[in-house]
Amino acid sequence: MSILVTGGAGYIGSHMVHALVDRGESVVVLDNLSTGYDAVIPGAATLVVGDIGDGDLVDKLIADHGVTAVAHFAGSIVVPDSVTDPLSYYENNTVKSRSLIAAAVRGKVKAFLFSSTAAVYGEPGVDLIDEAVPLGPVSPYGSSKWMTEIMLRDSAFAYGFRYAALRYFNVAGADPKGRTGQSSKRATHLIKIAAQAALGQRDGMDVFGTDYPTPDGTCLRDYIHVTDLIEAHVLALKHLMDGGDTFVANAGYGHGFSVLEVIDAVKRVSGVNFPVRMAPRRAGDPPSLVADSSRLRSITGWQPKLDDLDTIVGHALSWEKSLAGRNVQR
Ligand SMILES: NC(=O)c1ccc[n+]([C@@H]2O[C@H](COP(=O)([O-])OP(=O)(O)OC[C@H]3O[C@@H](n4cnc5c(N)ncnc54)[C@H](O)[C@@H]3O)[C@@H](O)[C@H]2O)c1
Ligand SMILES: O=c1ccn([C@@H]2O[C@H](COP(=O)(O)OP(=O)(O)O[C@H]3O[C@H](CO)[C@@H](O)[C@H](O)[C@H]3O)[C@@H](O)[C@H]2O)c(=O)[nH]1
Repeated sequence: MSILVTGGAGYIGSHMVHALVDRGESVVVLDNLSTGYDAVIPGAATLVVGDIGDGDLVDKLIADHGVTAVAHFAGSIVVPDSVTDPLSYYENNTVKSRSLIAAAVRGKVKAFLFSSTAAVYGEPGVDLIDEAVPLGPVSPYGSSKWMTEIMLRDSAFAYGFRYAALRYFNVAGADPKGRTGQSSKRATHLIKIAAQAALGQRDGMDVFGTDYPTPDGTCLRDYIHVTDLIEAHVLALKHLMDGGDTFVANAGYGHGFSVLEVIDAVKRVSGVNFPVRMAPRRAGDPPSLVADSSRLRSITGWQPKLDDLDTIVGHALSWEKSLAGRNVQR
């Protein structure tokens, strides 16, 4: 009996692979290494380099490894890229997820975890977002994920399989043990970019938009430590494998930080005062995304342990420093 982790060579998926291996689970990773790195996968997990859209390959993996659960992290994740090239996002995130779900149904997989996103809410205009807030993505990325949620909902009803879709808010930080972190060659995430600026790897950084309707004019986001997010996945998987019902839930801490507050934290923790330039808005950015995660807590018993911006930033900085000395491309 194994757990199939798609996108397990990527940032968040690799943390899941470590967490499962730490718990003695048998893990198979399916990743096309488009943005992921095999070096972050622990030796105890099996890596299959391939595409989630390859139905024959997934059928074979499920049969050969006795896969009983799928944790589906693979996807394309850059919001502004989805605005300029929406069809590639619908292809990789929606069309290929449909193929993967079909294989999971054929293979009689018991539980399916899906990486959804706060981007499904668009610009909800409320301080705290719960799951009753109407969905209305403002980027093709958010739409591509919403469509996958719909396919899961309808498939669960029709074919009787169970899933949990976790809507992540802004995932940040790195494994406190330093085994993995965000390794993508092309950094776009705020904390990673600020960490690179602090380490002198880039000539300062830009703040995208200073005229938002927020206290300091920059966007508010709910930054959740990747280790806490993965703990939520482990609990969600247990819930489903124990016969618990399908659910969709937000994953965040319930408080937001502005872009300027995050940059201040990176300066404070690193002790480096790097240059920061005020720049125009970036396409597809909602002003504020902060989670009400009561549902996740009540269904799974989730209790975050690393809810502290300086801790998140500290782990991100440590990972960024260690990247240069590792066999992991940046
Ligand atoms: N990073 C965040 O803040 C955030 C927030 C909300 C949701 N998510 C979701 O979490 C998931 C993981 O994101 P991440 O930050 O780890 O990104 P990532 O780019 O580091 O990881 C994605 C992984 O999927 C692989 N992949 C992509 N397309 C594939 C395909 N067709 N077949 C096989 N492998 C493929 C990549 O090689 C990579 O290893 C994504 O689905 C993303 O949409 C991320
Ligand atoms: O150099 C930078 C990078 C980012 N930002 C801003 O920082 C905020 C956060 O941006 P980023 O870290 O790129 O994350 P998001 O665009 O909020 O998206 C992340 O968080 C979403 C959930 O909230 C997920 O759906 C996405 O996959 C994930 O990339 C936004 O206001 C950006 O405009 C800057 O000002 N300068």
